[in-house]
Amino acid sequence: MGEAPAFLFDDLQKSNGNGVDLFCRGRETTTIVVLGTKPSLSSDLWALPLGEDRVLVIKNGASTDDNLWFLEVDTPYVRQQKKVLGSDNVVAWSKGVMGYAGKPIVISGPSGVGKGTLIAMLMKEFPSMFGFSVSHTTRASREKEVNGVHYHFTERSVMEKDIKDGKFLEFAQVHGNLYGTSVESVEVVADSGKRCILDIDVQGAKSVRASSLDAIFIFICPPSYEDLEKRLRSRGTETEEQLQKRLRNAKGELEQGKSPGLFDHVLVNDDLEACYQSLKNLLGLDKSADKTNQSVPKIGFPMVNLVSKVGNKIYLNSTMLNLGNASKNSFVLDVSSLKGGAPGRTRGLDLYSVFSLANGFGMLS
Ligand SMILES: Nc1ncnc2c1ncn2[C@@H]1O[C@H](COP(=O)(O)OP(=O)(O)OP(=O)(O)O)[C@@H](O)[C@H]1O
Ligand SMILES: Nc1nc2c(ncn2[C@@H]2O[C@H](COP(=O)(O)O)[C@@H](O)[C@H]2O)c(=O)[nH]1
Repeated sequence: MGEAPAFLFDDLQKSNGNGVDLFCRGRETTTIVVLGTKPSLSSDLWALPLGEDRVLVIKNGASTDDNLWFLEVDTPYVRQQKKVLGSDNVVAWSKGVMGYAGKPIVISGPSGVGKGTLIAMLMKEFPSMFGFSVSHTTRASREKEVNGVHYHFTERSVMEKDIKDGKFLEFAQVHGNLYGTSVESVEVVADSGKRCILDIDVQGAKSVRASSLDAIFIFICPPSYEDLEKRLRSRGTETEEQLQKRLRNAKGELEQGKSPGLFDHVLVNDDLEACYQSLKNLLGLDKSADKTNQSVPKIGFPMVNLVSKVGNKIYLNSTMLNLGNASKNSFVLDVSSLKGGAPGRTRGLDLYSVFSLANGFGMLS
């Protein structure tokens, strides 16, 4: 049974520390540029080609957040990097993550419109459902802002280098400073099983729209330009000069908010409570919404001793796992709905237990 044979991943890989690795199979050695976060690899691995574009690597005995990895050889990201680097010998690692936390939510709109206020309300009411993508910025921190919580406050030279190294999903020059969303900031939230919220300007929203991140885009409008000015003044966080710059930029942002195809929803933040209720409605969070985290439960398969693949289902036999019920030691890993991938994580994996029958498998959970 099975389409592609699994093989034990004994192929040696040695790093020279520059992201360039030597892969050896038999006597042949090829120099390959290896991108992404590399897993620590021992020889106790299973590797299974999934079509032409990637290899699934199962680390035997590793923890649930470290046991599935993908070595991408011909995905859109790798193809793009091959062009950038001018080499055909490029691969990229991506960590496999069970389940899918729901589409990230991009919230955009002019400075002072109330984006932060609405996001804070959502996170307070649904703490285990939503997580905030902490942006990087070169602007100075305000009183009460905490590094790593509100922003990662960063030197421009450091941020520029990280942008060059492909660590940012999007970045933009906003009101005279550099702001950006790192790939890691979004992935950290999704890894925790929460839905990621991004508070970014309109230029950033355009970049995310053009990226591989499948998100919902919401634009927040003020009831009037005068109200926007009042709110910015009452917040009292900007000098008069900075405030004027933000108000000038708001005119362009309000125009761009109407760009066809950019935003999925537009909300007017007049009465705060009413706007918050509209936001919850469009996210499907009515009064009866379950406020708990609904992420996929984690099942482990520490030691796999048999792997076979039929279509998009991978059958894993794990006899050393003692659950007190030998029939529970078979699992199916469904790879039919893979999402994302390098430079972030590969998501959408589904794992469930099965029991063996004389001529096949039956489902347990
Ligand atoms: N509907 C509303 N009515 C009156 N005041 C509001 C309303 N919504 C938010 N505010 C107030 O407006 C000010 C600006 O709000 P907030 O900081 O959330 O804006 P923002 O869009 O996140 O701004 P920035 O983009 O600069 O971070 C705050 O003082 C907030 O309390
Ligand atoms: N393109 C991006 N814009 C961002 C990001 N983080 C915040 N922002 C936007 O900047 C302005 C100003 O924010 P402030 O905290 O200085 O008031 C605001 O419109 C934010 O939405 C980002 O990562 N990328």
